[in-house]
Amino acid sequence: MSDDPIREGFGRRLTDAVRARGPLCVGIDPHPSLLMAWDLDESPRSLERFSMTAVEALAGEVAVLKPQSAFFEVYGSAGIAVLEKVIREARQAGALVLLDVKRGDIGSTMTAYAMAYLDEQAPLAADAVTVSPYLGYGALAPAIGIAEQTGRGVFVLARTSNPEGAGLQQSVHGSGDSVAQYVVDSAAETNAGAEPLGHVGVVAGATIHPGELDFSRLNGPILAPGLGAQGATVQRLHEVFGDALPNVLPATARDILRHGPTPEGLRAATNRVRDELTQLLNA
Ligand SMILES: O=C(O)c1cc(=O)[nH]c(=O)n1[C@@H]1O[C@H](COP(=O)(O)O)[C@@H](O)[C@H]1O
Repeated sequence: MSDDPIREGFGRRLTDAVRARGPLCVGIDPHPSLLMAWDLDESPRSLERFSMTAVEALAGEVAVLKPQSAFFEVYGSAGIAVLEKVIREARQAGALVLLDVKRGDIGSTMTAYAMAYLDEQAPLAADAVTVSPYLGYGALAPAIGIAEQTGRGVFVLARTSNPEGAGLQQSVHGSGDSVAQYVVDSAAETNAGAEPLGHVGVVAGATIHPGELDFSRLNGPILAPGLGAQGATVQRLHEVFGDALPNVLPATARDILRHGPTPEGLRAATNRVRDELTQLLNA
């Protein structure tokens, strides 16, 4: 990546990347159990070996790589240095990097988070981040604004893939819809009129009930984690997302990473999922 500011909007950049490489998003989650399975110890050096193997194997292949920040933060500043390298080299190899940090705070602090991850000059600048709307969708405005100015994106948690999410996210919001639907509709308002797609995505697990949410006005991407280790299948995506399927980024981490440590193993596992997705999208 050059230091030049990004001139195109995230919706355009994502659409082009998905057209070229397919919609699969692979998570880089260096779980201790995966390090062990790869014969690596729990050290910053092994963290780097693990994550850079994933970057080298996959950053030239998939549209989106999604490093999970917590697995790097565990190692303190040494882990953050590895995360900086992962982001930089994955972007240089042509992948969009969605940094999974799930940040959300009062507006003034949210500006600082946005400067940490979405500003051109930030050492941890990714192409997009995950954000949490628990302090209110409006509190995310600084991140949404800075992302728009810098050609980047945000993915707002709407209906998460974990079983504990349902109670809170399906409860009724003041609008009369579920909280999750309110988040989707709020993102839709921000994205209205953007072409080919707005820069505010939502997160909706591939594990949720079919038809639970109406994405018809969203005009933005949908990150759908939960494939593989959490039990969702590619075949299920059509049931869950219906007509919104072309805007879905199905995401999987452990189910790919367990096929390491060889780059060939990682690529073969990725290609199997990509082939299934191609079949689904062309059906
Ligand atoms: O925002 C996310 O990425 C996310 C949202 C969600 O609803 N569920 C979810 O699993 N994730 C993340 O997606 C990844 C899923 O990993 P696997 O279950 O190994 O595929 C983890 O890094 C989670 O933190």
